[in-house]
Amino acid sequence: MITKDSYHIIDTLIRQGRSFALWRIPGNETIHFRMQSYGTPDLLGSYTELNGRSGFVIAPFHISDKHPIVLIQPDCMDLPEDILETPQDNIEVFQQAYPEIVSYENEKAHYTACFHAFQQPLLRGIQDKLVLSRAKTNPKSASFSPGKVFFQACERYIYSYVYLCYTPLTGIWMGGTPEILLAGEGNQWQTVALAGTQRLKNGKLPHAWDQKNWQEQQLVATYIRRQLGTLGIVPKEKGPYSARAGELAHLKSDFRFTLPDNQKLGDLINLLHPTPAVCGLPKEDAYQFILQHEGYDRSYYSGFIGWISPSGHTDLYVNLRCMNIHANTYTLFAGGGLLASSKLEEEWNETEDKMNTMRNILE
Ligand SMILES: C=C(O[C@@H]1C=C(C(=O)O)C=C[C@H]1O)C(=O)O
Repeated sequence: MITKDSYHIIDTLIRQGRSFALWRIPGNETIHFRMQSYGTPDLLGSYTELNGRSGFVIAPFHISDKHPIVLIQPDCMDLPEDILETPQDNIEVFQQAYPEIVSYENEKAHYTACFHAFQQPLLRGIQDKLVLSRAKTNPKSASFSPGKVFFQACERYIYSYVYLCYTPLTGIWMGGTPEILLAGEGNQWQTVALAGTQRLKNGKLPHAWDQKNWQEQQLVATYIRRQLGTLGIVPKEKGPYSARAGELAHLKSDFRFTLPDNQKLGDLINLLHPTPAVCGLPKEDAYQFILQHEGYDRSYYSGFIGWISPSGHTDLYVNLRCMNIHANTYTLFAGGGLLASSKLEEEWNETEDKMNTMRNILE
């Protein structure tokens, strides 16, 4: 069994440059571990290449040579009981390989300029929704332990999917995300439409939602219905209802369905990802708009992570409430859906609240 005392083993695996993932499913105490000790993870250039494949996948928002889809092909299913640290285990090796993501010195000014740029197509009715996000890089203390932070996140976020993933190509990613992209097995599959955000009220789920949040979530739900429909899938739908994500609440609809061919999960992912929960509508224009106007590289934030196995169990989540850990710094990421009616201060505060998911466990 993996317990929080194992944090130093996890930290050593990172220093040794091993490709591995640890994750914990919402509402479940088991911590899963998979490591590829031989060879290097597969690099894929399209979602459809995931058809028939299994392993732990980390996929970016925008596939490029710098950020390919990385598929860990594990040959080791148990966390080593103990591990020998050698003088070669050198943090500087990975320090050079992963230049940190530099955030804007005056972040609020950059966000404000982006907000106004994003509002143009929304106000003109060219776009219905656009997700604007940002990154914030902070110095990290010398004693920072990714292993320890992972176990803290598991304890604190029981309703989220908590993961830690390291590969030499992606660097260290960790998060506690509330959003399923695709999960299931056999003839029981599931996705969600998750959007709309507010803080918990006295630690409890709020049940009243304003029109902007409803509309934002409805756009995602309609999109999912339509995309599934193109495969002839008519899902069973539940919601929208209020769902918890750390200190925040979202509106959520569940979609349950069977698949015509479980070996074609890549085709379905290609249809769904990126959903308007992280991109926008109409999808393709929103995607291009974000790449051109957001002003930074989302990297693996708002991509997806998780275990994929067409003949076993699959648990893929949207990579939100996450951070990328570098040698001396860590970078937090967060975004929110903008509609024509969005207000700058509210949206900015929402990104702060979302970043707090990871920030709160570092304090
Ligand atoms: C984009 C993020 O979250 C997404 C956007 C939401 C919104 O706009 O209200 C809510 C949940 C997520 O689908 C994020 O956490 O960075």
